[in-house]
Amino acid sequence: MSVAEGIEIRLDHVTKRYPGQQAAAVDDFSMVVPAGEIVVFVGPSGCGKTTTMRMINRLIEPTSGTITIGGEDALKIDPDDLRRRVGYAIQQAGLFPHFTVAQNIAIVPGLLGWDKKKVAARVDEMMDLVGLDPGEFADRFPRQLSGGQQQRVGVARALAADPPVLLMDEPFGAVDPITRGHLQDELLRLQTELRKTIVFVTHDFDEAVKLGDRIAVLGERSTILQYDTPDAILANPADDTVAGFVGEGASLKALTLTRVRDVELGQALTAKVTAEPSTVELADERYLLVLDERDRPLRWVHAKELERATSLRGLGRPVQDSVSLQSTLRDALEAMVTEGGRAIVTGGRGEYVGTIDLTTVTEVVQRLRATA
Ligand SMILES: Nc1ncnc2c1ncn2[C@@H]1O[C@H](COP(=O)(O)OP(=O)(O)OP(=O)(O)O)[C@@H](O)[C@H]1O
Repeated sequence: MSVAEGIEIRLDHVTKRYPGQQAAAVDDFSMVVPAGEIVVFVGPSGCGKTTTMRMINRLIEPTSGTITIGGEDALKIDPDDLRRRVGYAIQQAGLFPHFTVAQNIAIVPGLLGWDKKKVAARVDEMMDLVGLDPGEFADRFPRQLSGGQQQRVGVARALAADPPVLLMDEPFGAVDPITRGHLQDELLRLQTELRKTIVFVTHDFDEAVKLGDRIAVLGERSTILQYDTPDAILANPADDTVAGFVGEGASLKALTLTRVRDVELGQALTAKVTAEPSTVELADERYLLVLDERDRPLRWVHAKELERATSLRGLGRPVQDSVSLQSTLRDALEAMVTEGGRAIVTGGRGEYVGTIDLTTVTEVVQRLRATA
């Protein structure tokens, strides 16, 4: 797959005054978004996040100031070219209801005049990238998808023309917390491959901490209250307003800074679902984790249930939640609560990689507290 890596975005003294409004919606905003990073705009409703972001792809024209994308003046780039360079994903995906999934993803390549074969191949590739099987989903309409699936299509559509820049306006705002966590993990996994420059807008400080290489905490009229790495903001909020955003429980929030891939994982006793129960050596383990043919976790089985069983199929209780290597320890903590014990960690194909337990999380909190 061709990948256009991120390019720098620069906003210089950018102001937006909507017609008929006394106050500017965005007042003298200057910022450099480094190439290949995720910068998250976080701030209260109405502070100007969306207006600021939309000026980058010229859905909104600035009243004054300059914006450059990869060193070129955004106001001078022709609209087709700008579409190719800047992908856009929004809340509730913004899919066209009368277009199929494939047609939605094909919109920008189509506008850019790609030939049919290339578009079709790209649609398949994008669907694979966001974890939707083209055979199953390509011909469905948006209303035949779950909220999380719609968001995935929204991301696939934004990435279809391989833009170096991606703008995401609360793209995961309308889904339940578990799906949201998974979509965030997927975005981080994609980003390790794609290295796009991403500007991401959210209300949710925890989401900002999880996703951002840098966070811009914005106040009224898009004033930058603090622009720094998540660790720096958590450790040293610039003022009371930022501190208010960081909120209570900073040490618990710091769990959002640590990834599952950064801690030592435990191992559960595992067996394939096709194995004979009598061949499973339990040793001191009280639970067995049953995996499917492709090593994906299926069910937890208690030692007692194993004694009388003739097959592993359907035994025990299903695994309800798992985390990936990109997940945060906070996600892992939530999965532990859902699972009532260890959380299972899976790899890129959903395969079992290990487990994480409460002791590990406690140790990380203690270490973070000691260094804060
Ligand atoms: N088309 C418009 N005409 C006039 N005023 C507008 C227009 N769009 C936005 N505004 C005003 O500009 C300000 C900034 O709005 P904007 O949508 O950028 O904020 P936001 O931080 O993205 O808010 P939210 O988090 O609620 O989406 C608000 O006061 C809003 O009322």
